[in-house]
Amino acid sequence: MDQFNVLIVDDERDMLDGLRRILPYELEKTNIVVTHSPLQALELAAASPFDLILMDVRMPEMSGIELLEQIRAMDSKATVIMMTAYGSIETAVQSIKLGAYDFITKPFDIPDLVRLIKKALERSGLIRENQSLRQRISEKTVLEEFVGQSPPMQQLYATIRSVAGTDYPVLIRGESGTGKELAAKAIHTLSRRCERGLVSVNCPAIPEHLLESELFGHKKGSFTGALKDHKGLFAEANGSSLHLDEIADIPVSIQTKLLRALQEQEIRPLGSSRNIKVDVRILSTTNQHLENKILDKSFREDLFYRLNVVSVETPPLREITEDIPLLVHHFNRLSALELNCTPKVVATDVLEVLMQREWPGNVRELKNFVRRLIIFCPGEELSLSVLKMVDGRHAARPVPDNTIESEAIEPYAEAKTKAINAFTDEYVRDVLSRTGGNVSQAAKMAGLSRVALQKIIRRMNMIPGEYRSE
Ligand SMILES: Nc1ncnc2c1ncn2[C@@H]1O[C@H](COP(=O)(O)OP(=O)(O)OP(=O)(O)O)[C@@H](O)[C@H]1O
Repeated sequence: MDQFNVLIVDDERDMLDGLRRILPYELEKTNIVVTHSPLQALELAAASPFDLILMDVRMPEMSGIELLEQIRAMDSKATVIMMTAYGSIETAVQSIKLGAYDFITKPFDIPDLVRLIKKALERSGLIRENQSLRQRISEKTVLEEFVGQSPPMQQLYATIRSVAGTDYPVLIRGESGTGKELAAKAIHTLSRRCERGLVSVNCPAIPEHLLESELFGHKKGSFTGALKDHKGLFAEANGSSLHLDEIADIPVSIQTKLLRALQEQEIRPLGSSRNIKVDVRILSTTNQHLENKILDKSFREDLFYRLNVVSVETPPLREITEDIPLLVHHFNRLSALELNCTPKVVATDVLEVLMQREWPGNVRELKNFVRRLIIFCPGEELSLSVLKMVDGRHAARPVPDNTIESEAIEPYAEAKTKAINAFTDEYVRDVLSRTGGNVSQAAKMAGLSRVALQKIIRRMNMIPGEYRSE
């Protein structure tokens, strides 16, 4: 175990000096920091969490109870010992209710204080161990969502792991369908902000006149239609991360406001005269060449540097073709689960063809293609003839015709049902993708009632929530 960091806050300077001198002799591997100012204590605790904070209850700048509340709001697991005056048992009880670990009554004997500190540090040690264990488990499960062992994927995992531990803004770049959103989620989940959910917004999906209020919030009556106060995504993501998807497409007017929010770490809701401090980490994604947008003045250079403190690249599928068999295997299992059937046995020559094809839509296109193959596959084996039936035209190598002749043709009725199912599957997925999984909008677009579309969605075992970003 490394050093423990202990902060002591008391306005009595003699007491602070005494504790600073004595405690290092009594406690091993413990670094003691002292301050007589509760406000400075807050700044210190915000900069890096302490394993234990000892605080006086009565201080002129801010009461210990208030300080305790603010510390616990910042870090709900902070271990705090209150130092109370003799006879103020009510305050002691109140502080325990507010989450203090224990209290000690002044004046105290040093051996009693040392015993209490040791007990409290034991608790902090356990919390620390627990956190690192959880971190290691979540690292495994988070990165498990990614499939691929090729060197570019290994490089991606290493970058994700190392940037996750920092608080820097990250710009995730890569072609469409290469896993940028997956990377943003992984960075957030592996970061210290993971206890609060990742807030995500697809920038171009929100009309320009609404984007400002969506990001920064608004006050009731600030524009026609603002019927009540709206918090905004920055405030919602306070203490967490905000994923700005397709950042290249935000209008320049909003870019300027975004830049200010990042520089000042504060926002001003539309119609408000007050700025609000926010602590938000920005994870942005783009498949566009932002440097070109800077040249044609449609993207602010200063914002680019703010967002791109660290950059992560997701590789296109053509650079990780050796991962295609693994990806096909993964999507085969996923699609089988979705379609309530058993996974198919994928013939080696099918894998070879898939490895040679071009995939402009990258992993997403491969995923959808495998899904179609599974839908059309009549038996247990996914053979070249099935591949040809689904999409022979795009195969990189011509498929020998005798492979089709050697297989029995399916009865008309079954083939027709399958074709209809495949059409319905593709159509509904398309309409859900276009509406970001919004069933009402999708039904409107498809000219169906909401109930009718919902029935189809259920029959096809689809989950509208999965289409949020696809
Ligand atoms: N390496 C991978 N392993 C497993 N699944 C992946 C991988 N890369 C992408 N996917 C899957 O492909 C689909 C597209 O991924 P994602 O939405 O993260 O791409 P994107 O780069 O953000 O695309 P876009 O720029 O079009 O929004 C998702 O279903 C995702 O789970």
